[in-house]
Amino acid sequence: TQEAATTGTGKGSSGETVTLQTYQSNGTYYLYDTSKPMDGIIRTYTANQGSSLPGNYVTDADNNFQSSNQAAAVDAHYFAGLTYDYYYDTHGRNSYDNNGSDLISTVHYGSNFNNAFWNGSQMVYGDGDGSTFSPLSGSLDVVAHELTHAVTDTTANLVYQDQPGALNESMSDVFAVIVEAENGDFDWQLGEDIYTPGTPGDALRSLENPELYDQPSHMDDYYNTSADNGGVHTNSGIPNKAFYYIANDIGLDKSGDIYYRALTSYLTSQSDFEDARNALLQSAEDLYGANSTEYQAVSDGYAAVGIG
Ligand SMILES: CCC(=O)Oc1c(C)cccc1C(=O)O
Ligand SMILES: [Ca+2]
Ligand SMILES: [Zn+2]
Repeated sequence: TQEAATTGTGKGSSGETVTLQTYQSNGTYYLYDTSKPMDGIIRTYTANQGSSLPGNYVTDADNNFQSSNQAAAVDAHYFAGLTYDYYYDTHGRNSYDNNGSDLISTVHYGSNFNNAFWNGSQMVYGDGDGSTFSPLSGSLDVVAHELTHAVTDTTANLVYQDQPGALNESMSDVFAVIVEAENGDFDWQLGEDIYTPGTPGDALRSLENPELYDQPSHMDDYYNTSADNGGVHTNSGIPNKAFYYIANDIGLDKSGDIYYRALTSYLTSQSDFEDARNALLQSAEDLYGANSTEYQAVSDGYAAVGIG
């Protein structure tokens, strides 16, 4: 058979045309990217509104993935590549497990499915119901959020419950903001490109102002609940706001280095918010010294949300 890595184009849900790393076999083109270093292959599938994973490869006859039903796959494939690049270029991490495992994404999962998730082996994106969400792979911060769940699961492995769970959620939001900023699209919001397509300007969450979307930003307002694994998507507002203070103080790059070191070297499965403060302080000390402004920024940011 005749086959080779190829470079194609595609149109994402925002209508912009992007360059895609594809693969050609017997005259058919696949969303199958073999261009990454150390063979981290990125491959993108469609569930065709079903729920069996990974589903079928997304293919095209002329290597231009421009039809509307391919847009969600174009986004998932392209944004997964950008997120791979961030972790490899910035932190030397080869794929989510630092072992070059393939990045597998499936789009068109379920019917009107208002959710996106990492299922322990791959990323999965619903199409949304068109009112609460448009196809969920359509936002780089969502893709980076999901892939960071995989990074967390293969490092700190923070239990998805109560404070460790809120920390798990916050780490995904933190690196989602950083990956978007690295790609020239900085904002403090999550999911703004795919949340409520009929309402411009709103988002799923805000790190600058968690209260905008009913999240606390201080320990005094910690939300005790049994819902949502102990409110992991609510209480993440507290460490999210701490990150907002820290990044405003010392910038996203230094914050990203401190957070990456804490996530991969110090945090463990049961770490709570206090442990996060200590892990981030230790990381800041390792990287910049105990008397550094970076160390002080971490201390100030956590104090401002009532921790430490
Ligand atoms: C920013 C991405 C995000 O939060 O995705 C989720 C959605 C849309 C619903 C339920 C869970 C998640 C998640 O990944 O935590
Ligand atoms: Ca955003
Ligand atoms: Zn999440």
